[in-house]
Amino acid sequence: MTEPIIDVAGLSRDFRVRTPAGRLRRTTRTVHAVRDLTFSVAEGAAVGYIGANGAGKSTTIKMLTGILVPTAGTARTCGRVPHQERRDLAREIGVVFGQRTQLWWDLPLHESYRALAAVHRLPADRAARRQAELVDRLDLGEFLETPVRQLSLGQRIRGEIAAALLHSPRLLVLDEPTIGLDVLSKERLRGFLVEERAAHGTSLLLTTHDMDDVQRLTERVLVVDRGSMAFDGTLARLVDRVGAQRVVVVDLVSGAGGSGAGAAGAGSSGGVPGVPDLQGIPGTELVSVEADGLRQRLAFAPGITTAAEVIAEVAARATIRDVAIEEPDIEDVVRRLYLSQ
Ligand SMILES: Nc1ncnc2c1ncn2[C@@H]1O[C@H](COP(=O)(O)OP(=O)(O)OP(=O)(O)O)[C@@H](O)[C@H]1O
Repeated sequence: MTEPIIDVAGLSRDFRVRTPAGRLRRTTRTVHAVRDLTFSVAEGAAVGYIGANGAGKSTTIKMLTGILVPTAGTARTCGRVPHQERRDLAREIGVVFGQRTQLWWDLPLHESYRALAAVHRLPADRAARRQAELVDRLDLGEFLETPVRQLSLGQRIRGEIAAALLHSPRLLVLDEPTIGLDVLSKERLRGFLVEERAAHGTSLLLTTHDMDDVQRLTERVLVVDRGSMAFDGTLARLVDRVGAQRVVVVDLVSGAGGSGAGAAGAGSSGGVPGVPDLQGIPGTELVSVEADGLRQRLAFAPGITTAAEVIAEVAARATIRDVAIEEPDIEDVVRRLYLSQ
């Protein structure tokens, strides 16, 4: 078996925080930001690392990338002890902190890439080929001459991702990469990351507050609660475990029934004639009827029925034009998990 790309045992990190106590005195208290974490990630895997604000995600990532020294326990990233071998590790990992930049603020994007290629000691032809590939796939051609500070958030994040991938790292660590991006930019970025991983087998560790990121980009979820591991498994199992609801959104065709339209006791939606409302589908709750009944939203608990069964039931009552699944909110899932501990 090959060595895990991340291997963590009993990893902990405390911070000493001084707080004012009265006018002149200060007391010192210890914040246990990360407590006794043990997990490993196989080479090539994609893992979502989620938790509430202050749960300890960034502190973990900083230890895994060598920025912070653990108080106790061990971490190995790409087989290296991060804080002791930070420079060597930097050649094997790419890191993007959505809220911070690793690019040179006043320099045009391509100058940052040139500097990074030198830092990573990439041969000129390899750097040029890789940069051209990333610029093309991330649509950065227009901005290469633009100083980083003049880029929009979406352009800058794409620029950051290209910078982190320029040296073709084995592991990509993304801390809130889609924060603040509009829906379209998020989707384009996710599409790129899926393709990049498929093409190069890059391992991925991702922190995010966006369930769609987890859904699209990862196959395993770790949930951290006050510094400790609260869950390790698939997203489906997590959602199932906390009983969070998913929602099937169906767009219906007006005037035409499905194979069993009007059957199963479906009533009219009260809107467009011939469009039934979707009350009473087993295991679901009709949460909204919009556009004169042409768009209806059905919530269901994954442990009770499945999206496929719900869609089949809807198709028996009406003609479906389009279907989407809304995943539960990450904050809601995490809150439910914390409450169930
Ligand atoms: N440098 C520091 N000094 C003191 N306390 C810190 C420091 N960095 C983090 N903490 C504390 O450690 C805990 C974990 O913080 P961390 O930033 O790792 O959480 P997070 O899960 O990344 O949160 P968010 O989702 O808000 O980014 C918090 O209580 C935070 O206040």
